[in-house]
Amino acid sequence: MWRRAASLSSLIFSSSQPLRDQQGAYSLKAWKFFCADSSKGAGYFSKEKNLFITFVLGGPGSGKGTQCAKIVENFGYTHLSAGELLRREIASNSEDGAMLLDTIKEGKIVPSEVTVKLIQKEMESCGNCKFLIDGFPRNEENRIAFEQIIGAEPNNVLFFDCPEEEMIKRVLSRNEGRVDDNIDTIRKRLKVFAASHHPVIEHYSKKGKLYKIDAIGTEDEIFERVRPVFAACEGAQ
Ligand SMILES: Nc1ncnc2c1ncn2[C@@H]1O[C@H](COP(=O)(O)OP(=O)(O)O)[C@@H](O)[C@H]1O
Ligand SMILES: Nc1ccn([C@@H]2O[C@H](COP(=O)(O)OP(=O)(O)O)[C@@H](O)[C@H]2O)c(=O)n1
Ligand SMILES: [Mg+2]
Repeated sequence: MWRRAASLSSLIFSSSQPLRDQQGAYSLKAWKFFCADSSKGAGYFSKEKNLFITFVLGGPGSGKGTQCAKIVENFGYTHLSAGELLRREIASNSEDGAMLLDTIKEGKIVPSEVTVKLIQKEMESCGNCKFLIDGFPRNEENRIAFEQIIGAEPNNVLFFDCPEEEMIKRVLSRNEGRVDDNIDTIRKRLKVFAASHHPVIEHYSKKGKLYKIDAIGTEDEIFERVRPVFAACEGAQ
């Protein structure tokens, strides 16, 4: 079941989904308690209850990174972009660098263990317990590897729903010097996305964790669709 994030009333207080929204709010209260309780102690990361995780999904150029920056600014999450972690790994001349670069240029998905280990390292070294994990999981293998290695599931999942032509337009004008921001790679990436994202979305939809966001509009308009998801968790409504 999709959870459309079109407006506060239809999203958070939808009569068809009140229970899950209450649970979301309670989850964050529990998180605040455990986070405060364990912030001085060792091994806090391994306690699943300490983490409050949102996966941020959507095709290439759908606006994940742009909206994550706004969520960080407004709600104090730590933003972990899987693609950015992989690019950093390449830049650090790691032994996997050549394989990672080739995979990214081809628009394919890197073996999950590599990506999850990079995410894990960042999560463990970060004092924050609230994470936005952007561009992950991109397929079922990613999803299962995260659950197995990290031992946690996301509390919420955002999915930015954007037409292909708009994604192509945005990626080609992104201008960040990325090796994959070219028409050949973007076409390959869109095929990979079309072939692999549905099972992940369906999985979280069935669990009542999915918020589908219409990604067409200005950046600010889209953030106003995103804001209620996080405001509800903060108990600020
Ligand atoms: N709502 C929007 N309308 C137009 N352009 C956008 C919008 N949101 C983001 N962009 C631009 O589109 C490009 C891709 O956005 P980005 O956040 O990097 O997407 P993603 O992380 O999903 O690939 C960037 O150049 C960004 O500035
Ligand atoms: N979970 C992930 C995320 C990214 N990647 C790789 O990194 C590339 C760039 O990912 P990204 O999230 O930075 O891309 P955008 O969707 O932001 O354009 C992807 O096309 C994949 O090659 C991956 O293999 N596995
Ligand atoms: Mg991005």
